[in-house]
Amino acid sequence: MFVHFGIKDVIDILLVALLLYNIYKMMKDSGTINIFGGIMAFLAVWIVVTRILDMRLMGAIMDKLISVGVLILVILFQDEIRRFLVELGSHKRWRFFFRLFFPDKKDNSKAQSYIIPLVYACMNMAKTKTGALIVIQKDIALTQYIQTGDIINADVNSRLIENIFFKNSPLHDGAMIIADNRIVAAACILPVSHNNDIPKSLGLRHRSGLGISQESDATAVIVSEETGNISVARNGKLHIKLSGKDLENILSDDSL
Ligand SMILES: Nc1ncnc2c1ncn2[C@@H]1O[C@H](COP(=O)(O)OP(=O)(O)OP(=O)(O)O)[C@@H](O)[C@H]1O
Repeated sequence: MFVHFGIKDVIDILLVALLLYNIYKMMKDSGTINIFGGIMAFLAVWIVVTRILDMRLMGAIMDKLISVGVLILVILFQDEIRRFLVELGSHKRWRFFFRLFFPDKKDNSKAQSYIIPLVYACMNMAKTKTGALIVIQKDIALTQYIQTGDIINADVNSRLIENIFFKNSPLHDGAMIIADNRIVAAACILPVSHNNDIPKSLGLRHRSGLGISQESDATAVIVSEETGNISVARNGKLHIKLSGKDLENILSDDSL
């Protein structure tokens, strides 16, 4: 039998491969890779049962499970799906195209004014091994996490950051949230990541920094109380043992 195989089919296969790879990556980052394995195994059995063996009864049951399964997956992965859609629609992703038609003459220095005080505070806290967890909000509002803490609403200032995380300060536990160049809140409770790939030596401070970067597009900066190391969690990935310069570069890149 002659099967016509054109350029459209190659593009089709490439797009499916890209989709599967991105779903795999998203699940790996959020620590739900076993679910991906389970889905793939279920799909393989479904294809064998319905297409190859042509078992009608079993096929009908599995068809029903698949239609309900899509709904279950949407509920299970609502945070990941939300993050994917926000990333897709994020102005950063499309900025290149916009710039081609509307060159950006806006001054970026105001948008980045929190970076230097933040980096300076983190370097000082690293030296004194003062534990800190600072989240920088981007396109996704962190209102539900801000509400768990105490509202500060102050300009970003390195001495204020150090003061808040000072060991005996009443607000030192939990996370500080920065949005629109302001310290919005402190002592906020973040979602904890269940990712198994991060080193066992890292505890809840690092896991909750990673957690917020998985559930939103925010970037979290963590200073370890144990080692004084500076880490950054963004896009569901943890970058550890960073220098002050690395931190500045990552935050500058983020705010472009
Ligand atoms: N869900 C959470 N949201 C915000 N902050 C949290 C959360 N869980 C723990 N923390 C913060 O992390 C601190 C505990 O850190 P822990 O020692 O478990 O983490 P760690 O990653 O090993 O960090 P370190 O290297 O600083 O010890 C708590 O005192 C609290 O300030």
